[in-house]
Amino acid sequence: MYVLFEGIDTCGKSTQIELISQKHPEIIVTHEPGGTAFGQKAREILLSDSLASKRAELLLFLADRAEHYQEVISPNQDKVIISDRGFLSGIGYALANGDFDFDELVSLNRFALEGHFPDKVILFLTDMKTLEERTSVKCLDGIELRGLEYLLKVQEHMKESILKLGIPHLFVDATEDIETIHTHITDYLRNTL
Ligand SMILES: Nc1ncnc2c1ncn2[C@@H]1O[C@H](COP(=O)(O)OP(=O)(O)OP(=O)(O)O)[C@@H](O)[C@H]1O
Ligand SMILES: Cc1cn([C@H]2C[C@H](O)[C@@H](COP(=O)(O)O)O2)c(=O)[nH]c1=O
Repeated sequence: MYVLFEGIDTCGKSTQIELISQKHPEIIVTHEPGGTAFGQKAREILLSDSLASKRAELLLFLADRAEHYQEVISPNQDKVIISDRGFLSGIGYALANGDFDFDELVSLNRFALEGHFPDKVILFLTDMKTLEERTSVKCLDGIELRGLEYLLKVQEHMKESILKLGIPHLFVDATEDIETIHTHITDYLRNTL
């Protein structure tokens, strides 16, 4: 069972994954970009926002995804895997970056994932006020420095994309308190965890 936690920067994905993994140490917890040795090198390049070409950026995220699928997801399909980000970030950020076609992005991601999209997606939805509060107290990476309007545009693309794809999903109000969100997620994953 492959479960994806998705949402824009600082929406609270890692906080919730940590709470679940404390209670369920048997779960495989992973992340993109950077869940493999190659991915760690790719992450360094990607988060510095140093590539001039948005196509090159997209392809490097996809290379990370393909390696992550082969090395982490595929060998653990009999277990519960929770990934902090994955293909939905791949589509949402790419659409916000400009001139990419949704269907083409879905095909590229299907290729990277060997046809295996996640079984469930938990998408955190935040707002400008919360985003301002949380980003103002952290050191921002190159992608976060593109600005809060950009991140909210990514969020809209992620929401529209998951609705179009029809993959089972839960929308989480990221502005609620940590314990309330944890309850919503564990209720949704009751038959999975
Ligand atoms: N529900 C919440 N209420 C208040 N603060 C929260 C909540 N969830 C997370 N936070 C705080 O917001 C910050 C960002 O949370 P977290 O690192 O979990 O987000 P993230 O989605 O994993 O971010 P990123 O994608 O940027 O790594 C942290 O300081 C965390 O303690
Ligand atoms: C998988 C993926 C990620 N991104 C962006 C989203 C974030 O800004 C960073 C990852 O940072 P985090 O601390 O691990 O959340 O990368 C993207 O643009 N495209 C993708 O496919």
